Amino acid sequence: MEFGEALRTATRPLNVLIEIIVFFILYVLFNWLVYPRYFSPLRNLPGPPLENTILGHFGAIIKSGGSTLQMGWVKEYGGVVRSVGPLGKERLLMLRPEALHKILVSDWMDYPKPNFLRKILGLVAGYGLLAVTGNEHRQMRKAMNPAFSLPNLMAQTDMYFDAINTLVGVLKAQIARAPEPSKGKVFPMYEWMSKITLDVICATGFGYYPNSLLNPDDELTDAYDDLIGLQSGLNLAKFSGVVALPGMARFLTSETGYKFRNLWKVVPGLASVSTFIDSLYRLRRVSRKMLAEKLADSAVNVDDFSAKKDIMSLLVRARNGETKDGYKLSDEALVDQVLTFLGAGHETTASGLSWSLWLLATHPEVQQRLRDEVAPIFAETDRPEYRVLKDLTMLDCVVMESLRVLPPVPMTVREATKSDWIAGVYVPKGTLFQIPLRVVNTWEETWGPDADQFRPERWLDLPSTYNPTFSMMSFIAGPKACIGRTMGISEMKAVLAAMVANFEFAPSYEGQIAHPTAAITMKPADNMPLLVTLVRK
Ligand code: HEM
Repeated sequence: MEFGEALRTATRPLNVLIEIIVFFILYVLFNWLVYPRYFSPLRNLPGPPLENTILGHFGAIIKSGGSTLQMGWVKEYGGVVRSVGPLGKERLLMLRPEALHKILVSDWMDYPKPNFLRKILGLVAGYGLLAVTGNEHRQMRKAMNPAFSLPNLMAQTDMYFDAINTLVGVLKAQIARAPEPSKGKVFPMYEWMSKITLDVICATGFGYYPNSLLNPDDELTDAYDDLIGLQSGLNLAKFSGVVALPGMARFLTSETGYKFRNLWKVVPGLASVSTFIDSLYRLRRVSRKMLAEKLADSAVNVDDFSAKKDIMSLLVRARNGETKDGYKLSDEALVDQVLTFLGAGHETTASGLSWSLWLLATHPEVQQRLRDEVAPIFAETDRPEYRVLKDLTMLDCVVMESLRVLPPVPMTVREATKSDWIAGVYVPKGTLFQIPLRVVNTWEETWGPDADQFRPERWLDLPSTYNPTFSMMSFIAGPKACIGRTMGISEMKAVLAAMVANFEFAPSYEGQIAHPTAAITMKPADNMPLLVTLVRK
């Protein structure tokens, strides 16, 4: 072989590697800098000017928190807004009911949550309903729907009052010990709402009683506190990057991942991954223990009346029965549901309650009208029934209006898995949709010029532009709408009614303003300190 030919043969693999790298760099540069500006069919849609070439609008969105930036965009640009994410990835915000109907209802399987979010949700909230899509979702949802039926929820209402009456007692005792009890005491209300909703979801979801209102050392409460303490826009971005690495999501939840969790502490900026792995591991350990107890329970025959009414017990019993399509929730899927219910049903309700208390504290006349409605009921009993609470007009208006103005989940995302026309706009495959729940809820075109104001009476005289599915989207819509909607609303009603019947809430200092912070749920950044005084001994 000649020397030249030998050299060519020896360097061929290197040349191929260089060509691949150059091609990859050109591909990234084209998609980042050229395609969105000069070729994308979305490029001429209205939207804010690009201020940061690398991050697009991502940084500004994270900084603004709770979709306030997007609320401004819609005022300026209308019901279809184009923005740009990191490295030129385009995002669309579409508010019209026909667009939302296609994305969330009629063609929902073509618009799933993007992979990065499903991976994160799968880790944090288990591969349960929140994370799965397509046919798997359809079957899982069908298996779970009966556990969320109205008769089951009605049977659970009494369980709320174990936790509610404990909280009322704790607040009363602390006020009594304050230097001047008649002047009340400041409480970080988000913290207390978080404890009570954890106790309620554990009791109603799994028949588990952490009693976090009185006991801070429970295994599940402790692990879960560590996990939700990590929730921030920055951590969401970091974890999305970590789980994007092939196989990483599985590794993080494996025994080996747990064993080597402390290694993350030496990776600059990623120490929180170690806490993340540790808290998930502990949560799964408690979940498995709970499942083992349910399985043992379900082996014993009990009549329906004396059987446990928590959702997991219902799911285990339903699994033991016949299914027409042969689908059964596996043990691991049942363990995942624990994480799903915790992830989806706890912080959402806690945030909803905290925002309601804030809105009542800053609207004392509304608070008094609500007290006038609920106080006579609590004078009779401290455990009103589901139907009694359901029929209270003012309570209903306050809860719906608070969920409208300050929804616990302000925004979610979907991705187009095919190119198609949506409400007159050609949307190419791969486009990300920001589904702007808070923006839809406060859109002036639907709700009028006072759309972002808290005015509960508006629910008694809804505008002609109101669409029952697509004007108030706090629980989203379509086959992936919140399965816990009725549960969340009735829990909020029970807690709020008892709080307002017993206490008066006011801002804790003059000029106090609320600071919503959002990664997935929108909660108060400062734990929402409120001045609480006693109205009922
Ligand atoms: C005020 C309280 C609540 C609010 C505002 C709320 C809101 C939402 C939203 C917006 C979604 C859709 C997320 C997305 O697709 O991106 C959702 C899904 C879900 N929620 Fe809720 N939620 C609440 C309470 C609950 C409760 C109490 C449970 C009970 C366990 C629950 C269980 C779920 C589940 C399992 C899903 C996934 C449904 C599916 O994909 O089929 N939620 N929720």
